[in-house]
Amino acid sequence: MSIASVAANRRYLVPGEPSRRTGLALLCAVLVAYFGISFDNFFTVSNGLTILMNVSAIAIAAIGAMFLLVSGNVDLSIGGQYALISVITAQFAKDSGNVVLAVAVGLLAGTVLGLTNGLLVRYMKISPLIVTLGTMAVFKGLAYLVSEGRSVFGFSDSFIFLGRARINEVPLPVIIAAVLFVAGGFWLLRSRGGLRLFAIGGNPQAARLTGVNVDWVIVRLYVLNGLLMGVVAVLTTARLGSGTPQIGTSFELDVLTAVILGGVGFAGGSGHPAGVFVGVATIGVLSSGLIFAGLEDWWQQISKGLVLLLALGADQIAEHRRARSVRREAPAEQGDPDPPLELGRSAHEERSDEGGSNRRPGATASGASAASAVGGAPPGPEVSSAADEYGLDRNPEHRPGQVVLRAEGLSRRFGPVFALRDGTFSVRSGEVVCLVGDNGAGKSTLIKLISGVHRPDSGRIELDGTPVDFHGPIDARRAGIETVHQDLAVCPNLGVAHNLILGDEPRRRMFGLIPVRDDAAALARTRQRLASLGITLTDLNRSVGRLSGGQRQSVAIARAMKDGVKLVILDEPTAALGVTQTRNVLRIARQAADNGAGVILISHDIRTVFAVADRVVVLRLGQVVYDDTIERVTHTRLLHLMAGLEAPEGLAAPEGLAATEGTRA
Ligand SMILES: Nc1ncnc2c1ncn2[C@@H]1O[C@H](COP(=O)(O)OP(=O)(O)OP(=O)(O)O)[C@@H](O)[C@H]1O
Repeated sequence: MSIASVAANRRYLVPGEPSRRTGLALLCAVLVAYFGISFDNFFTVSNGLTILMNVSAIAIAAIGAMFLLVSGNVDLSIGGQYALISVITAQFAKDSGNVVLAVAVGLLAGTVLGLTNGLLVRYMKISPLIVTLGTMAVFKGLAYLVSEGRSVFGFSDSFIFLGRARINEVPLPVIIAAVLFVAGGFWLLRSRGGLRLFAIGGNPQAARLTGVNVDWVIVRLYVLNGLLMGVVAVLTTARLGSGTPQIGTSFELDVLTAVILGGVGFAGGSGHPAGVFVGVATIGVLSSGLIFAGLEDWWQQISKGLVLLLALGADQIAEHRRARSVRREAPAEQGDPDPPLELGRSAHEERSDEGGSNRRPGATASGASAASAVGGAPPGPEVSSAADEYGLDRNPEHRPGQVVLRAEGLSRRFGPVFALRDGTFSVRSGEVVCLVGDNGAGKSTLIKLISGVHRPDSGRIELDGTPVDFHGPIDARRAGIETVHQDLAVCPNLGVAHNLILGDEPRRRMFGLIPVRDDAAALARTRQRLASLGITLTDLNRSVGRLSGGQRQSVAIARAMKDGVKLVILDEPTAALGVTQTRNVLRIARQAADNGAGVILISHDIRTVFAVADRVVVLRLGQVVYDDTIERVTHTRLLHLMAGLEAPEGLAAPEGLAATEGTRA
């Protein structure tokens, strides 16, 4: 069975690039064998349970660390949290004698510390490494302050029971750790939220543009991490029978070593709970073996530090291997067409061909020069050659419908820069409107206002005649506006299907109860969407980072072309594409319009504009300076309008550039 057919038949897709570090399980097995042979009592049930007991704290903390690393974040303060929560919980357990209150206070303290980290990372907008390095010192210092540097003990038996209870000989903390680890791993792999963590780790900007509330997700992750540290601290304090500010020393080292050793990339966007489980087990076996060997504490520190460096080195090597294989796999950008993902012809096109040519009138005219096209004459030779080059067919029956979007008086400043001034224009259903203008003219700003990325300082947007006020891209997407941004907004570490559903993931209830991501529905949706656009590709789980630029572009566009979309915005979709790829992208844009959507397409390429546009809107220095049907403008005049060589009606020509197209011609 080929890889492609395996992918096609899969019901469940693993998010993120697979780990390329296969040596870890082997290392763990070698360590177990070595210690087992070297020490008589190593292979005993009681030592196994001791190892499990010792790693239960690391396993619980590893869940939070794994989530954070997958999303491209990190928390170095967990050791400090451990100590501070431990002494706070111990103080409450001692003073009140109430188990429930002590546990609640411990969990609450963890939540508050996690929230503090989350808000600091969110609002300070500096590296989480630095932020949590700072809070680590603060939390550790506070632990000494609260406990006055002493251990706190004298708990009720019921509190101590919490940490020492056994069920069928298995310690309660081990059972709690196992349940939390399985639940956390399941959530990461199978839920909508888990997929979004991988997306944020792969490309946070793309995740944001597809409607994921990245900041809020990150804050919640830190809160969860703090809560998990609350669980760790409460269980350990109860088991030890005391809370002490010394607890948690180098705990972050153990946890991060286990997680990175387990294949979670430090750069974010990759990892698997099974790998982390092996990483945690390796640290447990290593610690136990070093104790059996009778090594002093500092030797243990040195060994673990070296293992962390080894894991980071392996991470770097894996990253290089990944980058090398991406370079090897991605088809050459110039190679037309793109193998193996190939943009074919849509059903509509096939039908059109059967019915004879339906090329737009004038598209095949030839012979006239650019100069002869001056003055608003029908499209000249450059128009026809572009249409010929891209070979776009049109449905002659098709007419633009109702106004789907109306932007009125939109303005937006960035500090002193007036990016957009009083932008007014509209788009009808079934119409392709090309937005053109020089660099910095305000095109991207205009579409970011329409797609909810920015909010206008003034002006209004109407969708289907109703005023709308978007607070983020997700609002715009919900209202029926889909955007393909200039920087593509795809997550390179996610597969084609996961990229296509991101922000709108189908869900189902497992056993009628647990909400999970419905990957079977995602695959079906992806196949159907690609087929309707005439795009053929073999492996829907192939990481988008391994596709060529043209292929990535088609995935981003396919995501936008969902059923019921009212407005599709394409920001420079053909930049850096070859002729075949450009033709395919333009064909899809045309097809979206034929299906009834309004389409806004930004382009710097005049040939593209004349090949696909029904209407053209020119922006210059943040202002709309031209808005008319494509038949009423010539190639040369459009260039002049864009360059500011021709003054728009009612506006003064830029100084020294007052020549009109006519005079130049
Ligand atoms: N987030 C921002 N912060 C500050 N200035 C911005 C921001 N976004 C845009 N601008 C400024 O607003 C102006 C218009 O930028 P915009 O990106 O909309 O132009 P554009 O027509 O899309 O240009 P290009 O064709 O080069 O992409 C530019 O001067 C730009 O520097």
